[in-house]
Amino acid sequence: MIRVRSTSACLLRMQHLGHPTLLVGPAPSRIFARGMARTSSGQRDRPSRLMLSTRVADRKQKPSTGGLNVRQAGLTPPRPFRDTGRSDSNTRPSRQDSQDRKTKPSFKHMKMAQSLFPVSWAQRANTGAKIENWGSFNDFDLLPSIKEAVSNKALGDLTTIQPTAVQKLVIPVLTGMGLKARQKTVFEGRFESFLIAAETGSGKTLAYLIPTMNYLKREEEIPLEKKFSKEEEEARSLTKRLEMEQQLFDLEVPTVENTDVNGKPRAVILVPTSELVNQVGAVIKSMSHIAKLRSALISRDFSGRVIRNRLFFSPIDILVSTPHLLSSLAENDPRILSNCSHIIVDEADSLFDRSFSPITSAIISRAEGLKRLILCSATIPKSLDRSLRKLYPDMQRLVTPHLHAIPRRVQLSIVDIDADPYRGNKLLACADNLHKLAKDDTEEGFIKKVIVFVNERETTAEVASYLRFRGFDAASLERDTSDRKDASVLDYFTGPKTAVGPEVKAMDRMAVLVTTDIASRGVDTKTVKNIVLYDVPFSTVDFIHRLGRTGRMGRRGQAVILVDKNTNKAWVKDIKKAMFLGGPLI
Ligand SMILES: Nc1ncnc2c1ncn2[C@@H]1O[C@H](COP(=O)(O)OP(=O)(O)OP(=O)(O)O)[C@@H](O)[C@H]1O
Repeated sequence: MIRVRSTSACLLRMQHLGHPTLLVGPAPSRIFARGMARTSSGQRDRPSRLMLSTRVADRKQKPSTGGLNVRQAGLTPPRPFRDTGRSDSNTRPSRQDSQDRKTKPSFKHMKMAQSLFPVSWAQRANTGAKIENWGSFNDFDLLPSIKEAVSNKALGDLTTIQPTAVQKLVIPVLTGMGLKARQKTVFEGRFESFLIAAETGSGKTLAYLIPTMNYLKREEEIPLEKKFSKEEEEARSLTKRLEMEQQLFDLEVPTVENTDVNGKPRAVILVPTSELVNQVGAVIKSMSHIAKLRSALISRDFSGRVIRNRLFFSPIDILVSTPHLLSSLAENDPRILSNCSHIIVDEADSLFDRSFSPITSAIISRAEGLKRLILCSATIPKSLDRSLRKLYPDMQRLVTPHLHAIPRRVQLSIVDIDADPYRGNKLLACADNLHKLAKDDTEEGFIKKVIVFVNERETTAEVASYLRFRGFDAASLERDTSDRKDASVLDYFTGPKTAVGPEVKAMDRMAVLVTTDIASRGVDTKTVKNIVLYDVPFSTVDFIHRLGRTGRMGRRGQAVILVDKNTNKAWVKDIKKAMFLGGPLI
């Protein structure tokens, strides 16, 4: 005899008793699905010939068939971002969420060394949806001259011009299109403050530059009498008279006609290195030509005379400087910041770290007429987050959905130098991997530009000279090398691709730059495809910045990291796994 599960809802005729096989009702379909009937002893018998009723799909009531008899799959549409972590809703986590959490890699070792401020999935998803509204620079409330400066100068070499995610997020807010009521209230009393945080190579420079230039141009349109009240006007003319009197005794500051604005920029951009002064300054200069704004760059690369001439002989709208230089100038002459309405701190995680923070903060506090403080960074380390919450509790954070993620188009290989054939010889491992890169068939017809990052300044010269000994065209760049003075070294790596004939040997088709973190932040090495991490970076923050020199603005990239017995290999593996999944590092 055949025993059937849940016989209550069905009629069965069993063939071996001589009756035709007929099954009506839902329960036996499970048996049918299995395709086998079971004997009372639980053993499989011959294949069942039980069949479903032809009317079974027409049933009105919900069948108890586990959803087999339906004509349409009852699948829920996928969510744009998986919110499996903490969320801002009060609902309990679903069974799916807890299952996801079990199957998701835990990144245990990255968590142990956690240095980055965590951005919730809910926040990322929310921003992702917001930026979808903007498709082109024409959608923004920008002056025609600024739009022209973007399309003809800043991005003039592109055929299709579209704002990037960070530009879609930042420009509407800073041009007042997405200003929230909260910021408007803050504006009455104190200056507005913003933190722009987006992936490396995502176009943050233009994200803060476009709205700032737009603001300065719009201000020029306001008639003077509307800008200042009667009392303010009187105070200004008194200050002007006193300044002119003082200048009679001051040999440093030249007496020129328009002393009201000379040496008093309306916007100041602070960057950590003189290389970045030149890079950001070049973008501003090119746009200023069309936007009709006056800009000046100052850094320790220029002599005192050049700096004085640039600052005091003509009016300035935008000044780009390193904090140390501007701070010492402002100490001598506090009037420098008296006309400043905008301060932008690029690479804010550097300029608010322990060594820079007092100087940066002092500059900000000297600008008494400040209207906007804009901080910009590719990473938000926990330490930066803490100090900003203390210093600027009202700061608005503009964070892109992929912050702290290394794009999947950048691939990471791990090389253990303790294993054969290197047996602990790191220099050999570096040279050998460069050799492999030189011989692969990528970047045909062009010089392969590779950046090798080391942790210590002293190591740069050692590695570069070893590579030269092994036949590579290698230069070193760190704070004190003479190569650094020769700006052409960096220009070569930030410049366009260099074409080369097929007759040139593989080794001669490669140029190597050995450097420290001095070239890891902000430097726009957009044609560099390969990075070698000779030393394991001290933190995930440094890792993101170093790898950020490749794979910029949608390009592909490769990185090799050399590890040894002292490396926390599990941490490196966690990072590689996170990169493979395309998620943020922690
Ligand atoms: N909308 C755009 N479309 C195409 N390219 C762009 C766009 N905006 C900027 N770029 C280019 O992208 C490159 C990287 O921009 P930028 O240096 O501003 O990146 P970043 O986000 O500041 O990077 P990092 O964090 O490394 O400083 C530049 O060469 C810039 O000209």
